[in-house]
Order: sequence, then C-alpha cells, then structure tokens
Amino acid sequence: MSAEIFYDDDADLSVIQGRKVAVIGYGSQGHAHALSLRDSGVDVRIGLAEGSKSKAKAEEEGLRVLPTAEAAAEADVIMILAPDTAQRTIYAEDIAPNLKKGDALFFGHGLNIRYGLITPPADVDVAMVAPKGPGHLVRRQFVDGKGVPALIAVEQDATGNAQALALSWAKAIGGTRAGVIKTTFTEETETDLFGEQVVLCGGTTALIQNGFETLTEAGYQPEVAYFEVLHELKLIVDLLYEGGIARMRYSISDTAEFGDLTRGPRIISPTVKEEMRKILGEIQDGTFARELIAEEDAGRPTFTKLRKEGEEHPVEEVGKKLRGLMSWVDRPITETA
Ligand SMILES: NC(=O)C1=CN([C@@H]2O[C@H](COP(=O)(O)OP(=O)(O)OC[C@H]3O[C@@H](n4cnc5c(N)ncnc54)[C@H](OP(=O)(O)O)[C@@H]3O)[C@@H](O)[C@H]2O)C=CC1
Ligand SMILES: CC[C@](O)(C(C)=O)C(=O)O
Ligand SMILES: [Mg+2]
Ligand SMILES: [Mg+2]
Repeated sequence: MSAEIFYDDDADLSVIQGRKVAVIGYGSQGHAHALSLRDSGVDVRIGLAEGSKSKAKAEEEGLRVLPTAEAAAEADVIMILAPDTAQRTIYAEDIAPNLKKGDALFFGHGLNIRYGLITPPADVDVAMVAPKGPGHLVRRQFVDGKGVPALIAVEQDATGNAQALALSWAKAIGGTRAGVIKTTFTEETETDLFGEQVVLCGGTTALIQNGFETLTEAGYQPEVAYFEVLHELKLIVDLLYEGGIARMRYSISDTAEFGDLTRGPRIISPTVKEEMRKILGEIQDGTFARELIAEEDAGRPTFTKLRKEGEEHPVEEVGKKLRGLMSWVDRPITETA
C-alpha cells in the first residue's frame, strides 16, 4: 500500500484559522510553528514557564506570552513543543487541568503518547504534526516560500475533525508545500528515533568524528581533515537531496565512485547493520524511552558528560576557526530563536 500524501490543495487553512492556538515552548520547533502560524493568519499565543529564557525572544516577535496553564486554558488547540522529557510534567501540571471537551492536544513527535507517558481524556482530539526537519530550517524554508515535509497522525478523533485540523496546521507551517504523509504515533515515533540515532545524527556525527580522528592521528592537517569529512559532507548531501544517490554518483569522479562502491560496505558492514537492528529493537520494546526518562530523572549525568565531550572534540575547534573565515557559511541559529 502506498503512502497517503497531502499537498496544499488537500488542506484547508481556514480550519486552523478558526481556532485559538497555544504553542507550549518556544525553542527549535516552537518558534517555527508559532511564527509561521502567525504569518498564516492564525491566532497564536505562547505558553512558557515562569522565568523562561525564551519569553523575551517570543515577545520580540510580537507574540503574546502567557504562563503555560493560562495559555492552555485560553486556547482550544494546544501544541506541546517543549522537550519530550519535560512534556509529561507540563501536561500533568498545566495542560490536563485546563483541557475542555472538544479541545485538541497536538504533538510534534509521538514519544509521550507512544510510550504511555501522557494519557489524554477521551473527549479531546489527539493529533500530531511532525516536521521531518530541524525547527530552524522549518521556519527558514517557510520564509523562503518552500516547506519541510511533515507527518500527521491522529491518535484520538473525539470531534471527527482531528485530521482536517492537523492538515490545516501542517499547511500553515509550510508542510503541505513539500508533502505531508499520514502515519500513526507508533510509526512516527519509532522511525524518527531510529533515523536520528542511526543515520541523521548519531551515525553521521560518529562517522565524522572517527574520520577526522583517523586522518589527524595519521598526521594530516586538521584543517584538511575538517574540509574533507565535515564541510564537504554538506555539498555531497546537497546532491543526495537533489537527486538521490545516483545524482551524487553522477557528479563525483569515477575514482570516488569506485571507492564508494567497494569501500562503503566495509565501513557500514553487516555487523553495523546488526547493531542498527538492535537499536531498532530497543526503540520498539521501550528500552530507549525508559533510559531517556531515567536519565532525565537522575539529572542528566551521562547526557551532560557526553555533550561536553562532543563540544570539546578537536573537529569543533578547527571548524569554528574555518567557518569564521567563510561569511556565507556562518549562520548562527540565534538569528531567529
Ligand atoms: N528540534 C527539532 O527540530 C524537532 C523536534 N521535534 C519535537 O518537537 C518537540 C520540541 O522539541 P524542540 O523544539 O527540540 O524543543 P526545545 O528543546 O527547542 O524546546 C525548548 C523550549 O521549551 C521550553 N520549555 C522547557 N521546559 C518547559 C516547561 N517546563 N514549560 C514550558 N516550556 C518549557 C523552553 O523554555 P526555556 O527557554 O525557558 O527553557 C524553550 O522555549 C519535541 O517533541 C521534539 O521531539 C520534532 C521534529 C524536529
Ligand atoms: C533528526 C532529529 C530530529 O528528529 C529532527 C530534527 O527531525 C529531532 O528530534 O530533533
Ligand atoms: Mg526526533
Ligand atoms: Mg525527526
């Protein structure tokens, strides 16, 4: 069965324009959804905790910021775009007491529903609009007249309107310009976690760091290693994005292509694929989610240590220096949020 994909003409913007929206959190996804909804003519307010660091940024954009509970009480569509690990507490303390029959509870990722960390009442719609890209690029592409693809899912359709509402939201943030696929909370959660751990983030950063270390430990200049395994990766990925693996292989030299075809499978070997299956198993059986929540509850000891080690990796130091000399590359994320 092929995927059900929706484009602009399949979605009605007036559905979300007729509602009162609260976006809880104003970080990577929160600022992107809120600003693009606002630009699409939607009545948006932001919910943040007292003393939030994000409050000033949202207010600078002219958005109305309220304490989370007040924003939830005022709105009839509440989108939780705070970190996944914070959502169960925000929901229990500030959202659940303010949910009214017929409200819609929205998510940008399915983790809290998939693993039973949040259980909404039966009389509200529960749906998801999950962009398949980082929030800052979701916003940048919207502003540029483009869009990042998204997934929608309906977990609970109390009003009979949940899918139309999710599609309308997806249109308001540019998703239907690129294509919005209908899925389930389970499929979105498991594939998203797999993608970020194995390929997009975990796999890629480990590949870059190990490639960089291998070259510099062999005595090559760090600057040469940086350009080779990190900077050029973006240019190669641009070709993959434009035309898939075949387009990239068309553009590289035959020498590179022969090396790609004969050496690539030695790096991502059957043992690596076996580990990928193991990681997928840990996602499916809830092991990863339990580890994530336990880590949060313990005050993030492992997360903090590994994050610091990553920040101190030599590839970061040389990268900072080289990017500083290329004005067109250095686009600080703080430009928007
Ligand atoms: N990052 C991404 O690009 C993607 C994220 N998602 C999903 O979107 C959701 C949001 O992720 P992301 O954008 O990365 O989140 P961020 O880490 O960027 O969210 C930070 C924001 O949440 C606020 N926040 C933190 N704790 C609370 C709280 N207790 N009450 C209210 N606000 C709070 C922060 O406020 P303060 O400034 O005060 O700390 C800040 O405004 C997640 O479900 C994630 O899986 C989905 C697709 C991609
Ligand atoms: C790839 C990481 C992501 O899933 C995303 C930007 O889509 C996330 O959770 O941030
Ligand atoms: Mg994710
Ligand atoms: Mg993702």
